[in-house]
Amino acid sequence: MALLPHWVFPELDASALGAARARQDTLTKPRGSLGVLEDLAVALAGIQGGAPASRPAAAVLFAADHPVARHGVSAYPPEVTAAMVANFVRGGAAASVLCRNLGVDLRVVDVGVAHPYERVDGGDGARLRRDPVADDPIGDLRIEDALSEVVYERALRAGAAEIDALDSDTRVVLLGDMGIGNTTAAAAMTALLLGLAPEDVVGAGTGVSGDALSRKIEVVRDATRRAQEVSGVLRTDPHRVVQAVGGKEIAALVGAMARAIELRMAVLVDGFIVSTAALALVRMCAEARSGMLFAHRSAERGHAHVLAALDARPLLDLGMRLGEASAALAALPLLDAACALHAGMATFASASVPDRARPGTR
Ligand SMILES: Cc1cc2ncn([C@H]3O[C@H](COP(=O)(O)O)[C@@H](O)[C@H]3O)c2cc1C
Ligand SMILES: O=C(O)c1cccnc1
Repeated sequence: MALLPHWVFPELDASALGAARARQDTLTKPRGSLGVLEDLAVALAGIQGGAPASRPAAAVLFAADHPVARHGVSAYPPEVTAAMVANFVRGGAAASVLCRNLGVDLRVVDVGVAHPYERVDGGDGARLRRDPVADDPIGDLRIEDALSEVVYERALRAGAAEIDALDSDTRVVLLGDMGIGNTTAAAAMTALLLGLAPEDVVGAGTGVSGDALSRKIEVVRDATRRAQEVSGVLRTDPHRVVQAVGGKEIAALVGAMARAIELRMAVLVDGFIVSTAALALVRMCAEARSGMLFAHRSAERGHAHVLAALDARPLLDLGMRLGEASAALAALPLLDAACALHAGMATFASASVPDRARPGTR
């Protein structure tokens, strides 16, 4: 693949990290007593290369359809993808409400929505852009590669372009997906990347069970066999994995994540779909891992495997299984709290609080 972008990921900023850790230890609390909120502030400092900040934050959703949905792998029809795009713009989706509630800009990029959607102007929801890659062909991953090399590369760039269009002072990027059928694509990617059996990574998605769940497992089995035996995809080639069994929004997520990390914007990873894109990116380039924070443990079956492979400790475990960056948005207030505490607490010196534990205690 000659056209692939060449990413250069920054290392964590050791001096910002050290300064943040040192400041945490001067604040008026027993050392370590704010637990993960301390770790979050320190991690953000290292990623961003300065004082930790949770704002400005931007939510970016990539939407696309999956021909594999024709096999009955989703509890909902493919038309939902287009209808939800309109819903994001009108302001009625979960992601729209959470963004409004948090004062976060929501951007939706159509990278391959197959059905027409109502063009809504003046809604108080998302800004919508249809990327030219949306008109490129996509295959049914059960029987052929989902993306050609060229389409894959264009989808990666569509993702990166959306990050380049954000205000350059954006400090945290919340990424999300919308695409009926995409838990099938993500499960196939996970099976290939981690060498797992389809039944270990296929979950209910929007709510399939019984025969439909068995069918979904068989579709993933067919897809992974085909990718390996016909397309010659190796688990050691994550680009080919995304191309063969991923989708346009998943490729765009990889490109967006990579660009955000290059720009030292912290990436708050959502659920199963976004985490699978994260896993692919880390397998492409291990240095990308340090730019990521993980919002939650999705109820979707395969997510636990992806999180474990990424050595990720997610912030929340709320039984959520929606996508749309909804869990990343639910976790953003924790980043807000971590940064507010880091910046706003008094130090032992400034508040004249004795800063030593009693001898013989910790
Ligand atoms: C109304 C509605 C809103 C959604 N928002 C996110 N998803 C989520 O569900 C889909 C993946 O599940 P599956 O693979 O089972 O189709 C994706 O669109 C994902 O973003 C939704 C699904 C529905 C039905
Ligand atoms: O965790 C996710 O990202 C998810 C789970 C189910 C359906 N859509 C997305």
